[in-house]
Amino acid sequence: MATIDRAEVLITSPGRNFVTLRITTSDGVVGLGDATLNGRELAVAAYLRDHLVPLLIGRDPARIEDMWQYLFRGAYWRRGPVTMTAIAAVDVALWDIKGRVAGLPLYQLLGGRSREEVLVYAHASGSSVEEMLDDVAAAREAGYRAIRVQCAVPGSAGTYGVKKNGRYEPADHALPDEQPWDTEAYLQFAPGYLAAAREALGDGFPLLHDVHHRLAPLEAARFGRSVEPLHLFWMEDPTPVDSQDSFRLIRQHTTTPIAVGETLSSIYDVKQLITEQLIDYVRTTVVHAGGITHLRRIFDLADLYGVRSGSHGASDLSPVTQSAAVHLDTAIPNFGIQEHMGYPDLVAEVFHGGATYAGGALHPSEEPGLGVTYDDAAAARFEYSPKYLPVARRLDGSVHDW
Ligand SMILES: O=NC(=O)[C@@H](O)[C@H](O)[C@H](O)CO
Ligand SMILES: [Co+2]
Repeated sequence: MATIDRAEVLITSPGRNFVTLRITTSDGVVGLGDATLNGRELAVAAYLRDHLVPLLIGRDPARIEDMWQYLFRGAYWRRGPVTMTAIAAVDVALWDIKGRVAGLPLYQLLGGRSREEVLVYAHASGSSVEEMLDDVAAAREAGYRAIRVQCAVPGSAGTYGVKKNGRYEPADHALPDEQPWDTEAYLQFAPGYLAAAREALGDGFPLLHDVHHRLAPLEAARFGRSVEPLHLFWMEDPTPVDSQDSFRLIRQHTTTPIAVGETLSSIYDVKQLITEQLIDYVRTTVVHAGGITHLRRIFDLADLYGVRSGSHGASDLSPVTQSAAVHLDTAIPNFGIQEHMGYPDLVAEVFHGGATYAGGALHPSEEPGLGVTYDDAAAARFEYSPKYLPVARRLDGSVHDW
């Protein structure tokens, strides 16, 4: 029986920071797992290097479920994004190894193909409505068949989701950038620019919007109702999800579909949202929600309640996660849509292979396992430096949800 011989925590920064776990078996088979937690990367790197790697050496890489239970229950201190991202990295690396040993692309081990393609949505944004509409047109030109639209709100300088020089990278400061936020200005302004985007795209085109945790529950209900005539594909994170109850209030007032989950890391964090049908799409991801083993449990629970997947897929989730996500998206019955932002050009120098983009969809690699390889020589050229996500403050100076 092969055993886990080596487990390396690899940190690199090709245009942005990534943490990767590489597991090598006694047979020389290599598996990769993404361990990137934007703005808190080194916490996961330390959890892996100092606490999990010593437990992995000598264990059987084929026992994926047993490893997951061992790491989840054996920690005693359960759940949370750091723990679940570290467990995810081990889990995905072991699934990668299993695929390589079997000589099969991962989706074949997850039940085989349920769909011909994985529909993705692009980001379009602007510091003005005109700029946003140009970006919407560019996304359509690039073949995207679903588009998320964000626009700067006058008076809120750092509005969430607005690209700078053609890319959106929120973790771009050595210390948190403090950005002003004016909820009433957003509630007055956003429905108008979303209506302009709907006008440009025409009815029926999947139009998404990320509220990004900014509204109180009743404000979110008001927002959802104000955009109802636009038939959004979804409004995302309309209110902070610390209290899942909040979504009952929103649900009572609006039929605008709701997507939640990118900040959540276990089935327990989404259980009420799913079983009370408070959401329509669950956005939990392979890298932050315990890996493939746990995420497929979340999607199976969601399927019982008519909730579909809509996984987070920002560029701070590495190509390892993107590949694993597309393998899972290809196989599950209740796939909804997959976020796709693409990566800075330098990323392809470190991460080779994985899912490919074509015609508004992502396609899984047909190579064994995930189909991703990691180039150490290239990675060594990109020095890590801490980068923080912004902090939002209301106009009175108090901290708000970013
Ligand atoms: O829907 N996508 C998002 O909300 C992302 O842009 C998140 O703010 C970043 O991934 C945080 O690192
Ligand atoms: Co989001």
